[in-house]
Amino acid sequence: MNKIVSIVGRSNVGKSTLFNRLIGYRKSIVNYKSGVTRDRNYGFCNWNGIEFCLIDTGGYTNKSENIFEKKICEQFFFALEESDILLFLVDPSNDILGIDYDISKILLKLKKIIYLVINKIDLSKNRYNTSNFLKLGISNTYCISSINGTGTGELLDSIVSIFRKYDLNKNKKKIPRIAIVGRPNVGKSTLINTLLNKNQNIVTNISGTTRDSIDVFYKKFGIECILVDTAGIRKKKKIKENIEFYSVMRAIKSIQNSDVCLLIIDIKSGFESQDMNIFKIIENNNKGIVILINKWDFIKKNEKNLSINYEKEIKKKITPFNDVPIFFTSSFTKKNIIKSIKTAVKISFNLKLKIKTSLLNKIILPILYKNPPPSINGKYIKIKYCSQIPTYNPQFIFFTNYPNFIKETYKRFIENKIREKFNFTGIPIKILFRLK
Ligand SMILES: Nc1nc2c(ncn2[C@@H]2O[C@H](COP(=O)(O)OP(=O)(O)OP(=O)(O)O)[C@@H](O)[C@H]2O)c(=O)[nH]1
Ligand SMILES: Nc1nc2c(ncn2[C@@H]2O[C@H](COP(=O)(O)OP(=O)(O)OP(=O)(O)O)[C@@H](O)[C@H]2O)c(=O)[nH]1
Repeated sequence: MNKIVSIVGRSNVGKSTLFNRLIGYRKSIVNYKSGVTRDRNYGFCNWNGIEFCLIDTGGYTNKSENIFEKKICEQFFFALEESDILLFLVDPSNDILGIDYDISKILLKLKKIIYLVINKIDLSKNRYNTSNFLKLGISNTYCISSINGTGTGELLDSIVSIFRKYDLNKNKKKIPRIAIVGRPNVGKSTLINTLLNKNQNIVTNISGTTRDSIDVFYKKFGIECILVDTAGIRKKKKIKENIEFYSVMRAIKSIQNSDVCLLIIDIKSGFESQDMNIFKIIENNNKGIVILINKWDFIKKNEKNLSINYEKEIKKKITPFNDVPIFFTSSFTKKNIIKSIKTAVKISFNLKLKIKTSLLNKIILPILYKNPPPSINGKYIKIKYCSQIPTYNPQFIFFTNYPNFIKETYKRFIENKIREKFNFTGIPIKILFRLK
């Protein structure tokens, strides 16, 4: 399970509106004309501490005469395949149309978890027209209004309850899962081949090389882990269209299936916005990160001091979460390859690090007493005590008299102090404030 949810439905049923409501901000363009959601939209939804990826699959059409519609169709099927849960959105303002039956047939074949989501129930006439939709053959039904939010809380509760069950089972497994992620052509497959010492994957210099998904057990040099690499790319002809979309989908899948990610950057192109997107996805999913600047063998001997500036530049870009190990690697010369994997495994153990409340308070509170948060409107803010909560990744709660008055800069100050005193390198941590 990868925690991917897709919203599916014909044009104009309210997919973008629902997407925007669940994501919490207006990312996609909504228009009263149908077919306005031009391209795949994906974003992250966090409900009661569980984060999942949400995809708006765009207006599915069964008439794919033009290239634009064909492209949407391809991405539609790709998104369905990658998803764990499908929200089939329908609009009771109209009767069930042929295309609704077509979509339900496609979905039922996929053997995924399907929710029939009846939208626009804020319109009174629609409330009496919902039972009709049971004809589509999907019994798991929710009635919602994407415009005013009615019923969306129950829908989200149900989605995250499925993911929560999955997390509980997953946490029982002990072997660290290391994902190899990065933009197309940065050297992910070559790195895996180098580690495994065989030509299991097909490697070419064409972006988006076709190959199968691999999830292999790795045991060498005292390291034990599972290497996660999810190929989301099956047919080359699909790839030409929107390579970044497929590669991001593939990255999301691998990230969610892992504990720690090796984020591969190509030294020739540097750390670009797409790398930053992947970095953020890893961070938002609370996974550990190690950055590999790959293809170091391209660098000539007289340029080798370049690494210092390179590292500085990346740390600046990823600030505030810049306590991340960075290695300069080459799959060709094997430079730093084993070191990177060893570090990733170490980080996976630190992800589970639980600091005793007594120790945490003993070390952190004196620092905060010395450097209290600035008072606001004459109100003196006091941090009384803190504790680490038992979550998948490290999260710390600080109890205070004015939780809402604490600024982002102070939060960051606390995070830095925790990082200074305990080893959370490469791991996203969360600082929360509660009233006491
Ligand atoms: N009354 C009501 N109108 C809604 C609701 N949800 C969406 N709409 C309206 O329905 C229209 C279509 O909404 P969109 O979100 O663009 O629909 P879509 O399914 O993404 O459409 P395509 O981009 O064509 O695929 C817009 O005018 C929305 O304001 C709802 O819950 N209630
Ligand atoms: N010089 C150099 N080239 C490398 C290195 N690692 C990979 N390459 C080359 O980079 C190209 C892409 O490598 P792949 O391993 O297929 O990259 P990928 O990230 O798996 O690519 P996609 O399948 O498109 O996502 C190939 O031509 C490799 O030979 C390296 O360490 N040094």
